[in-house]
Amino acid sequence: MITIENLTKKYGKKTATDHLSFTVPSGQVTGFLGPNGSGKSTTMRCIVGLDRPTEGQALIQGVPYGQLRSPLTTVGALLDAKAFHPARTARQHLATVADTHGFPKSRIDEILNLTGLTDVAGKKVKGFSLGMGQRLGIATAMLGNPEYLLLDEPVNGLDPDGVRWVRDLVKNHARIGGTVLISSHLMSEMAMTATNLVVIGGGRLIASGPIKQFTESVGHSTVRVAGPDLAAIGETLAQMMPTLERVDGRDTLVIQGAQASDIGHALHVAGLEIHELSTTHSSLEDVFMELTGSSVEFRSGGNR
Ligand SMILES: Nc1ncnc2c1ncn2[C@@H]1O[C@H](COP(=O)(O)OP(=O)(O)OP(=O)(O)O)[C@@H](O)[C@H]1O
Repeated sequence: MITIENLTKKYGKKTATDHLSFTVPSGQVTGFLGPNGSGKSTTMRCIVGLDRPTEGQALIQGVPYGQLRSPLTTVGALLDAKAFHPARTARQHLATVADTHGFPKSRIDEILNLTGLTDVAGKKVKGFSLGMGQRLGIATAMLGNPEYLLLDEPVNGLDPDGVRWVRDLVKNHARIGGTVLISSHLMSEMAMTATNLVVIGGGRLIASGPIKQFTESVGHSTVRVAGPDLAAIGETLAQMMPTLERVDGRDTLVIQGAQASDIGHALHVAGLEIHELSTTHSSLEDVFMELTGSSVEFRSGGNR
């Protein structure tokens, strides 16, 4: 488990993270969501000891990164996908990292294969596309076969195949017991990848928990009701549930803020026939926009 406790990081007068607290549970993929500049990279850098918190702490298995007995085989991180020596080949880069950290050489071919880089292993990194660079960054993070993977925007620059590859890779890592913290501003992608979410805005925690909690809460779902006597259904619901917000469609009613079971019961008690009673959950994208709306640092149009 990763534990972020009251983490505050200031760069001069700029507060990048502000008393941030959350946990990253083991054996799961946790999506780390936030608008640009919300403090995701700063948090990740603090976790691996690349930045020193101004206040609070980031702990892995209960200790700071620097106190882990074997940090490089415990945590693998992709924080800057461009941090390679341009004149080295992918294989040379991985061999240098393996040498420096005492990882077995046999792992290099294994990881080249796992990350789909075998065919370009002899190519100089300076000729790599952004997507290939991302793959090499992930390969480097996974070289020590770590339990924890921290990936900062790993799908940036990847084509749809690459995006799916990252998704499968991190899900598989969690399935075999690993722990993944993956940052993104692509909410729809996180909906397909993560089982747990941490949402931050302006350096502060906005919400965290299992992903279902975000999209399936009553506040984030609507219920559609249809029946032969829609006017009577509308009147009944208005009488029995006067606080409901009703949006009249042509042949259905769309109701926000109530559960389908309560609506079904109310209409049953009133003896009304219904032909449709269905719940639609908001997309994670909608929930994210709602949650982070007021904390976006840069908006289109240039307002801050
Ligand atoms: N070294 C630094 N010096 C000064 N300010 C910094 C530094 N690093 C980050 N910041 C500021 O701290 C805030 C948080 O930045 P951070 O990179 O952690 O956010 P982020 O959520 O990762 O954003 P993005 O999605 O754009 O990468 C931003 O306002 C950023 O400008």
